Amino acid sequence: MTGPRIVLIGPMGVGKTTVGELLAERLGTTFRDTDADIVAAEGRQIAEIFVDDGEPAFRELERRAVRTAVTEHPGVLALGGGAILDAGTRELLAGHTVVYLSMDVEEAVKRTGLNAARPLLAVNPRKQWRELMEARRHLYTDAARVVVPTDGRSPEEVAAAVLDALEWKEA
Ligand SMILES: Nc1ncnc2c1ncn2[C@@H]1O[C@H](COP(=O)(O)OP(=O)(O)OP(=O)(O)O)[C@@H](O)[C@H]1O
Ligand SMILES: O=C(O)C1=C[C@@H](O)[C@@H](O)[C@H](O)C1
Ligand SMILES: [Mg+2]
Repeated sequence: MTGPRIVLIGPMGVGKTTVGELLAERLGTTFRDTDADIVAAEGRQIAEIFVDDGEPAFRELERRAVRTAVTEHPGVLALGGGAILDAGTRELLAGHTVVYLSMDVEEAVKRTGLNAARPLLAVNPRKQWRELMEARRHLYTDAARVVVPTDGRSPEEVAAAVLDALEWKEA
């Protein structure tokens, strides 16, 4: 199958961008992020799209962005944290090398904090995180070929653990 060599999934702030860029460098390829693609295409920030159009409309834009990226991007691809909620998006991932970067709730709260730019975490982040992870954990796990925990690991260690988990020793 053509398309991305690695697709990174996982919650907001888990390190998809940081680790994705490191992996792309190690594999001698490029990094792309569907959140950034959506912002560029819409000329609006994601929080604005959520407020103006609502989450269902955002998920549709996201599904389109994922379809385009898995078709035309040959490098490392990161999806938005909630992309996995959409059944159509999940179908687009079948057959790709999908890696779930995971973290526990305490690590999530530490990395993201109270953050108005992340619309799903604007209030009571610990409770939001617990609910969000309960709803999504199985979707991430089911879509992924491997799960790589990031707690207590530096981004470099996570990137190495991804390549190890995939048994890609060449990089
Ligand atoms: N393994 C790590 N250990 C500690 N901090 C990390 C790690 N990976 C990333 N970070 C930090 O956590 C924050 C979020 O990382 P990053 O933006 O890469 O996550 P993301 O999954 O791309 O988030 P988003 O869903 O917002 O795109 C950044 O400040 C980054 O420096
Ligand atoms: O977890 C989520 O639902 C989201 C994660 C971000 O990557 C963005 O795609 C947006 O803020 C929604
Ligand atoms: Mg990112």
